[in-house]
Amino acid sequence: MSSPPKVLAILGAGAWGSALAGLARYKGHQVRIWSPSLGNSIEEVVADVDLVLSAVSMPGVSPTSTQIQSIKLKENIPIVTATKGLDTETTFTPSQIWSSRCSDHPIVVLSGPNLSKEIEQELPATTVVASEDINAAKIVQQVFSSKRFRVYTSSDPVGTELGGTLKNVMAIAAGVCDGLHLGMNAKAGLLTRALPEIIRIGTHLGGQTETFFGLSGLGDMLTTCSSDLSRNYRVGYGLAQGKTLEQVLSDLGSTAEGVNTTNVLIEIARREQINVPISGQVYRLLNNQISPQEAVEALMERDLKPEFSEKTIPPKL
Ligand SMILES: NC(=O)C1=CN([C@@H]2O[C@H](COP(=O)(O)OP(=O)(O)OC[C@H]3O[C@@H](n4cnc5c(N)ncnc54)[C@H](O)[C@@H]3O)[C@@H](O)[C@H]2O)C=CC1
Ligand SMILES: O=C(CO)COP(=O)(O)O
Repeated sequence: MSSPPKVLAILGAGAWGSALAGLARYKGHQVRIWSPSLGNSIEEVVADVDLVLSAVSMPGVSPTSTQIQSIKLKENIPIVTATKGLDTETTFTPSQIWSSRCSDHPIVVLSGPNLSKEIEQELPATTVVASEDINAAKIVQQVFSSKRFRVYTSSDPVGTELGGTLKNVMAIAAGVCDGLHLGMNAKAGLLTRALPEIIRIGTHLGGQTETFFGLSGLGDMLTTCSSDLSRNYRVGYGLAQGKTLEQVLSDLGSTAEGVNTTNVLIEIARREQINVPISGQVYRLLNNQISPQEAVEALMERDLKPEFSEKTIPPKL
């Protein structure tokens, strides 16, 4: 069963907004794109649309949702958020910000292993659409599902977006690991230990454990930590080659959310007393407190402990 063509507004004309616009057009939907760089009117773009999707980077979420809050959208249409980041001011996730501004509309998170360059190349990919309003998630599933893009639903929006957000920190660590040529044993060790760290933070912040084992968690971590198409991975790789963060970001010329996410995450971890060894070393590295080699040594020389304990992973598992 396929949904009849709809009119979509996509906010954000960057790599991800453009790739999602391509997927929607492939399904026969009409797509209007808004971005500050296009200089068009957001009111005109969202007028009478059937769905609004935000793919702005994290600094754009608060100002864009504030603008949408003051515009009368069609009643009850879903607002989809595809941003992977944490807000510097409030430490909130994008869906929490959208929910606080647009409470009359169901908020749906779209997140998964979705490198935009591969999607632009029309390679097959999977994703998750998650909402407390499962009917809204099903509508979004119908809108984007195609033979190129398989979309699953979930009722855990916060867990779904935290998987995609927190793996960006681990992608920086994975880039360091590969940039230092530490080998596959080290990489497997890093990624395997990264998952319980993501789960520890993600469940503390309200996500469900099982969500982090799915496409938006483990799936996105595997993609992002193994591909040099990932900007966050390239940040870590560049730092391992001895470049400064400024140099790496200027070479990138595009968004690497993991840098800001690491800083916000460490603020949360300190406030909430969450143990985040890998993210802690990424934070020190990004903030010029240690070298990549020292970060590796610090992780290898931590206090010895059992692999699994109640603190490592929630006891339900
Ligand atoms: N590129 C990718 O492969 C994927 C990216 N994402 C996420 O999507 C988000 C956007 O990523 P990209 O499109 O790759 O980044 P990008 O750097 O290519 O584009 C960012 C977009 O955000 C807009 N923006 C930035 N600040 C703004 C502000 N203050 N007000 C309004 N708009 C603003 C820019 O105009 C631009 O359209 C990020 O959170 C990223 O983690 C998620 C999945 C895949
Ligand atoms: O989220 C992504 C893939 O799912 C994109 O990763 P980067 O932002 O690191 O390029």
